[in-house]
Amino acid sequence: MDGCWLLLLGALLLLLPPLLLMEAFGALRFRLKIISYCALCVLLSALAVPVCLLKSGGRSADNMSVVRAFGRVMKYVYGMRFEVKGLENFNIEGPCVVISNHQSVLDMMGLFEILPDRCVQIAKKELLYAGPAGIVAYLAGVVYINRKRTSDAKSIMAEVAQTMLKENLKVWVYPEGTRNNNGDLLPFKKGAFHLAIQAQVPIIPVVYASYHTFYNQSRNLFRTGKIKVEVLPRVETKDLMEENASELTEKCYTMMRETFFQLSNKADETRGSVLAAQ
Ligand SMILES: CCCCCCCCCCCCCCCC(=O)SCCNC(=O)CCNC(=O)[C@H](O)C(C)(C)COP(=O)(O)OP(=O)(O)OC[C@H]1O[C@@H](n2cnc3c(N)ncnc32)[C@H](O)[C@@H]1OP(=O)(O)O
Ligand SMILES: CCCCCCCC/C=C\CCCCCCCC(=O)OC[C@@H](O)COP(=O)(O)O
Repeated sequence: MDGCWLLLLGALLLLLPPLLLMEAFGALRFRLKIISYCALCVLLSALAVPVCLLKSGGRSADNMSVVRAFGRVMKYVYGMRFEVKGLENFNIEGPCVVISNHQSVLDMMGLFEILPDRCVQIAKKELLYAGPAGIVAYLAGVVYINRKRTSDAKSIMAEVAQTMLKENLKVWVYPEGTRNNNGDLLPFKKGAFHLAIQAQVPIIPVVYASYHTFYNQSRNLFRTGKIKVEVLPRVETKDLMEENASELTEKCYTMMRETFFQLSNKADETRGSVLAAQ
């Protein structure tokens, strides 16, 4: 492991000159910081791959705790602090579907901050090709779907419903289906809710406050900051059927959106105008 840390230190030193340049140029600074963030993700992944292989010999949800440990390094490098409420809501026996809002690639830090044991994510298949990051995610049990082929995605998620029960897994889904940094939540896709109904497991909604005070792609803003996170009480799905999926989606969306505005300290008028604009 000493070698790993030396490698990490070396890479961080390499990242230092670009970080200094950022002080001088806004757009360049923003881009370099994002690139360095992705590079750090890839580097940490490359270090985590052999550890995962030694731990489990192949693909296993147990490897996610290794990825989580390596991933937690990122928040120190980028100066992110977290204020988490409701973590006890994760303390449930058995599998569940976790849903959360998805603002940016920075969400990986918030994910690793609170990720429960044996919890795997649903990811777009393109991430499988992100070099070591794709490989380590695969080794840790991430399920890849093709978002453009609904029928394929549905059948993969139907398999996940079986696997999560058999292997006692939690499954983390970003129901917006894509990154969204517009200060509101996108309408939710329904896959996570079908999954929870098919497996008859509860849903645990997680909300991250808006990053607007420290991260905004259109304003080239990316600095250190504090992220408020709330893990909401479980939403039961027992006895719900396929035809209840839309209703369940709406219920979770409304609840999470309300919490998102509260955590992001948005005034009621702002929320009113967003709602009126819809
Ligand atoms: C050390 C450092 C390391 C760092 C490196 C390591 C990283 C280690 C962590 C990795 C972390 C990754 C993080 C990835 C983050 C993303 O990749 S986010 C993007 C990928 N994830 C998603 O897209 C999930 C959310 N999307 C969904 O669930 C979507 O519903 C689906 C399944 C993709 C389908 O898409 P769609 O067709 O566009 O969506 P939708 O309108 O919901 O559905 C159409 C119809 O099908 C129905 N339907 C949908 N799903 C189903 C279903 N399962 N069954 C039956 N019917 C269904 C709907 O009800 C709907 O019918 P109607 O009700 O309208 O009649
Ligand atoms: C073959 C070698 C290729 C090497 C390429 C290296 C580039 C790797 C870049 C970053 C690696 C970090 C990956 C961390 C996981 C990021 C999860 C994420 O935020 O994915 C976005 C996805 O949720 C939604 O995608 P869209 O918003 O729809 O788009």
